[in-house]
Amino acid sequence: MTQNPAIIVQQVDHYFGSGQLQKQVLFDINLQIESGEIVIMTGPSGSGKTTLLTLIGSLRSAQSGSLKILGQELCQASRDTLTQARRNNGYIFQAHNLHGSLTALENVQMGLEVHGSMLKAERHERAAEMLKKVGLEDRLHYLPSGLSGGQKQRVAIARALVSHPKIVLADEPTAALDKKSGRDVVDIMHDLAKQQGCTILLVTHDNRILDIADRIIYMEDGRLSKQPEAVS
Ligand SMILES: Nc1ncnc2c1ncn2[C@@H]1O[C@H](COP(=O)(O)OP(=O)(O)OP(=O)(O)O)[C@@H](O)[C@H]1O
Repeated sequence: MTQNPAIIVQQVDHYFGSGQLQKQVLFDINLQIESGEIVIMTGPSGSGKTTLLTLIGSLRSAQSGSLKILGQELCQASRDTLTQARRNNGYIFQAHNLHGSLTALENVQMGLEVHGSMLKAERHERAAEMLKKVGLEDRLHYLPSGLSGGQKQRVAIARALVSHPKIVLADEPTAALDKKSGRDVVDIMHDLAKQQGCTILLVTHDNRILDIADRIIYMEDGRLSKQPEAVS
C-alpha cells in the first residue's frame, strides 16, 4: 500500500516585516513527512522552528514556494482555506491554553466542536474516554487551576487528539514540565498517535524526549538540515 505524504514543503522562504525592516527567517525549506510519521524539529532559539510549524499548521499564510498539507496547496491560500485546513489538525503548545473557567471534560469537548453534527451525549462520551486514556478519569470535573502542570498538559493532549486529527503540531509541549511529567506526556502522545495513525511534528529543545521520534530534523539560521552529530 502506498502512503501519501501528509506534509510536503518545497522551496519555502518566509519573511517578516516589509520595506527596509523586512527580515528573511526561512530559507528554501524542503521537507516531506509521511503519514503516521513522528518528526521532531530541534535547533537554536530564534532559528525559525515555530515559524515553520505555524506555516504547516495553517496558522499563518505561506508566501512563496509550495506547502501541501494532506494534498492541499496552502501557499497563498485564502483565510477560509486556512480555517478549513486547521480542522484537520490538533495543536499542543507549551502554554496548554486550556480555558480556565471550563472543566477538564469541557475543555476536551471543545476539541470536538469542529464536528458540529456530533450529539452532545456523544461528545461527552468521547471526551471522557480520551481523558481516561491520558489517565485523568478521576479528574473530569476539575478546573485547570486544580490540576498540576503535567495534568494540564495531558488535558491539552486529550483535547488535541479527541477528534482524531490527521496531523498534530506540538510546540515545546514539555517545556513547563518536570522530567517525569514531560516523559509521561510525550509517551502518551506517542502511543495515542501511533494508535490513531496520525502524523506528529513536534518542536522541542528537550533532549530527553528525542527518542520518541521516527526522525529528527534540525533548524539553524532559517535552514533545515539533518541532525548534527550527537555530542556524547
Ligand atoms: N511575528 C513576528 N514578527 C517579526 N519577527 C518575528 C515574528 N515571529 C518570529 N520572528 C522572528 O523570526 C525568527 C524566527 O523565530 P521563531 O519563533 O520561528 O524561532 P524558534 O526557532 O521557534 O525560536 P524558539 O526556539 O526561541 O521558540 C526570530 O528571529 C524571531 O525574532
